[in-house]
Amino acid sequence: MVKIAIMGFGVVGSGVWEVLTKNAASIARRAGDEIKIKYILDIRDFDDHPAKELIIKDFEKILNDDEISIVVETIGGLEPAYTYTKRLLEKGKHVVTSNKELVAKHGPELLKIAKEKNINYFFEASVGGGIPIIRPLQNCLAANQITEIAGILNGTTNYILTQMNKYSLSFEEALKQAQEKGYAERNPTNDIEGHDACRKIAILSSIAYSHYVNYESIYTEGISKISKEDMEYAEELGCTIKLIAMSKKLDNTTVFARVSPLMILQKSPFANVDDVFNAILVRGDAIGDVMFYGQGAGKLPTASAVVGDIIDIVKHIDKSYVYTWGISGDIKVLDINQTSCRFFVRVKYKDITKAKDAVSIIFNDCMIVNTHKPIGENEFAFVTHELKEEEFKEKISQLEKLPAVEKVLSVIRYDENI
Ligand SMILES: NC(=O)C1=CN([C@@H]2O[C@H](COP(=O)(O)OP(=O)(O)OC[C@H]3O[C@@H](n4cnc5c(N)ncnc54)[C@H](OP(=O)(O)O)[C@@H]3O)[C@@H](O)[C@H]2O)C=CC1
Ligand SMILES: N[C@@H](CC=O)C(=O)O
Repeated sequence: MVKIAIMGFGVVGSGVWEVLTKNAASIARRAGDEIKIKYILDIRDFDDHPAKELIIKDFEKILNDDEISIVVETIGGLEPAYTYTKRLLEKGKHVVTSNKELVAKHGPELLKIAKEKNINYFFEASVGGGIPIIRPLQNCLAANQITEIAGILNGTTNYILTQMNKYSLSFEEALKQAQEKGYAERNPTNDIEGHDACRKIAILSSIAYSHYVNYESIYTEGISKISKEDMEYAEELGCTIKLIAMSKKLDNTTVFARVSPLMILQKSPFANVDDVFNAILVRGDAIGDVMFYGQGAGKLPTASAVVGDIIDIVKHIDKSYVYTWGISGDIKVLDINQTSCRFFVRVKYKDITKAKDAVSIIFNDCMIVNTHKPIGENEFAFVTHELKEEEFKEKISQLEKLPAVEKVLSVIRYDENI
């Protein structure tokens, strides 16, 4: 029998308990051993929960119990999760986590300790919720040179955008629902402003390219400025708006990486990925394109990935797994100003003719959007041809200074090739 502990009995931690309890018999058969939860660490009391006898408040009890060989960390955040994880690994206990913030920040160090101690630090649930993506990248696609990853990596923002677009919910209402469903981070700013997706694309890129990609170097923009009007223009253009995280390996020293809302064609494989679902496209030199799809957040989908990691450890309890992450050192992320793309722009005008003329001169070859019905008041929109970000910023500031232009209402990157 393998005895384990769960630290953090919130959405994911309680889901892990539920899956391990409900599917105990089949899990034991697949793991080749029975898995028993000995402790659940949390700062709260759970007096009405069937697992109440297992609740403890003292981390040292887990650390110093030689019967515990695997610990699940589902507390989230950096501290005390980092200190607990490090001490557990140093003590020779396997750790499984869903905590992408910790993995993105301290992954290389924690993996190094795990390797030295001949144990495992597993984090399948840290990206894509229940979608198997870390292990496929690490194992099944290991034969490939991975050149590109792109995806919808945050369930909360995808839920919000879907509810706003398809069911006309307000941003606030949609966020509240996502929180009630257990999708959102404790601080939902991490979802809304793209930080969560940023950490996830950094983790995937680090594994895929065998270099540590520092999430702090990735240009990140969230969905807080996306309005109903933006969505109406997208519809007119045969597009939809999604929060897309992407990275490309440019050469052995540099990657391009970015998280931002993107206007994509309705025929894009990402366009109909709705609600809490995530989708991840991986491009390899042998396999070509492969796509992963499933629920990117939520109690049981995420628990499914955590329990999968536990089973894998039980099956190979004395084996340390070698991660390709960081084996080749760090890799530089290209400055966003040096990257290029097309942009969708909404302009509020004082003089429509002069404003449109100015747009045509400043952004030569741009496409003015013709709409079937008026959108907003005293405004029009256009899509630029491909421009370097720094060149685009310069042109926008030129436009904003014109007397015929009241203000630039919104800017969204536009990509018809994704
Ligand atoms: N929710 C989801 O769908 C997904 C979440 N994740 C990640 O999984 C992790 C956990 O998320 P989630 O379950 O949603 O978070 P929750 O906030 O629901 O759960 C965390 C639990 O840990 C408890 N806790 C806080 N501090 C401590 C401490 N010092 N010692 C022990 N327990 C503590 C919290 O108590 P209290 O509430 O009183 O603070 C809470 O019960 C996060 O890293 C998150 O990003 C990953 C994939 C999906
Ligand atoms: N808050 C995250 C949870 C899963 O990682 C999300 O919404 O995707």
